[in-house]
Amino acid sequence: MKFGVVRFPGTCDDFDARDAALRVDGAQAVLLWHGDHSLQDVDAVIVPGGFSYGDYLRVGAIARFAPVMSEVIEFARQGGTVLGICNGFQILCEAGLLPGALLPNTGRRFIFRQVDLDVVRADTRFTSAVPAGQTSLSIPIKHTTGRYYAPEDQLDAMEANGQVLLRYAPGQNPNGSLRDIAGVTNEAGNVFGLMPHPEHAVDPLTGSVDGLTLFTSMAQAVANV
Ligand SMILES: NC(=O)CC[C@H](N)C(=O)O
Repeated sequence: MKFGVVRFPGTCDDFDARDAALRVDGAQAVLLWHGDHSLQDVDAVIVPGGFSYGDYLRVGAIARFAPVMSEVIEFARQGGTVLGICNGFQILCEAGLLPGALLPNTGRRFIFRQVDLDVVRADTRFTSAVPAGQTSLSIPIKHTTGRYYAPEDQLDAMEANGQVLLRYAPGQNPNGSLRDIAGVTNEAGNVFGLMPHPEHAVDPLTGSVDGLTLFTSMAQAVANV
């Protein structure tokens, strides 16, 4: 299993994402630069968090046009597994790989805290390693622009199609996301974006290793193809 972690100017969670991926048994992980025209034959792509291009214009709007994103878009179109974390989620929405958009938090402030996430589906390539019986994950958030939005009819269609994988636990929605949505997939289910940071919840020293289940799930999915 070889993960590729994309880096843009302003990305700051690239090393944590790579180190999280490397905790998966037998996994390799390489860093991919924004100007690259190759994904180096990776099995899965991670678009990590940060402030790509300084969050100027609109979060993720500039990164979406980086050369490497043409490769990521093509990889996703062919069914490749792509995970977008926080700024990565914003970029994948801007790139049209995921439905909806991330708007400024209702509180208009940068927020950082540990949140509980309800696992809506544990039968996907991003959540299959969540242990049976575990219904929630403890993972941190840290963002200014995390309010998930999509038109109501689109949200209905996404829910009917099983695209909502994670929700903020009742009473814990930190940013005003519609329907408490914390993470969604595309229609085909091979691209997943979430605002919380699973790569910051992989070491017992930080209080939770729940984030590791996402990387493990991705590796299992690739192994089972
Ligand atoms: N942690 C991050 O990836 C931050 C995402 C984004 N730049 C925001 O503040 O909304």
